[in-house]
Amino acid sequence: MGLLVDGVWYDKGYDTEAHGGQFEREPTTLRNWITADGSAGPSGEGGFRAERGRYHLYVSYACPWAHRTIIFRKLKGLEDAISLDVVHPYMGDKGWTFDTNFEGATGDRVNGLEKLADVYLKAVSDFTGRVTTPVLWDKKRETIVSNESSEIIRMLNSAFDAAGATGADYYPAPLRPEIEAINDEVYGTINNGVYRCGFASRQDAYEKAFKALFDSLDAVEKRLGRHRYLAGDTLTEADWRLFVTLLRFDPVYVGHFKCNLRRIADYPNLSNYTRELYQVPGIAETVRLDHIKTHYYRSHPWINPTGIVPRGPEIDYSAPHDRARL
Ligand SMILES: N[C@@H](CCC(=O)N[C@@H](CS)C(=O)NCC(=O)O)C(=O)O
Repeated sequence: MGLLVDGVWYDKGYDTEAHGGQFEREPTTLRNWITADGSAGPSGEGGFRAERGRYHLYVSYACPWAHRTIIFRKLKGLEDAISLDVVHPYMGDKGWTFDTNFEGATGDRVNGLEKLADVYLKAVSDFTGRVTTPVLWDKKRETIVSNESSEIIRMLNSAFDAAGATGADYYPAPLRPEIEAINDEVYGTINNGVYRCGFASRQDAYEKAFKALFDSLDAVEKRLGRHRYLAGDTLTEADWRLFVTLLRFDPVYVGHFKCNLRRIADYPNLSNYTRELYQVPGIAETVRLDHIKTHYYRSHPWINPTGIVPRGPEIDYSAPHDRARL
């Protein structure tokens, strides 16, 4: 793993020691928005009008942040409108690559490049920062629109309505304040919380993240005993943002990231809820546990030096769920 500094690649991991052993995720910097008419969005510059065939997503099936965007492309019926390439699950000293020797890794069919860093450099030749998935690419202007998943899913949710998007609105205006509050809590303690456990390099940093994670999971478990979804009766982006972490929890985070106070399987509401979301039409085919497990267990040698990928656990996300009772 590594990062670009003034356009030059350095093979370098996370500097947790600079933050008292804590993992601090760096903010993403490429933050333009696709909008219905091409006007500028809340950040960045304008000129990215929603058009079928114009945009491309570079994703990893392993990455929870990228998974959100794969889910939204699917839910909004945008698969014919926005093309997609998948990186190889192993992220080694060159970062994410377009190697194709893993089932489902597509290579780069748009720019024909070797690795994701080359895509960043094609857009910004002196780019400084981590080379992360997802990346939303504009084939017309040959540049990156955004590398921030929370914003890409909002673009997919609403900018393409006149360009053939279908499906529900997952960020409905009346629920926005509640969705934002849930997102903030879930991001800090759960989505990013599992990374803060797994990448902590000091005991106290790990324990702090661990406590916040399970306090938050316990609270969400209670909430899901009262409501079918996080924001009430309506399935919203807040649910999809939580889902991608819940799905990876028992197969990866319990063992690899030491998030092992309880499994999701031990929480009745959270496990039924995970199955309900998994069973929404189209979602199961966005889930690639082979990419997920291979990525995490092989790409962090300081956590798992042998790179051995565990065989278990056995989980059946297609088993019946009880959420219709709410
Ligand atoms: N804030 C970003 C985070 C994306 C992110 O951190 N992706 C990870 C994969 S799960 C990555 O590509 N990491 C590479 C690195 O940190 O070097 C988003 O939500 O889009």
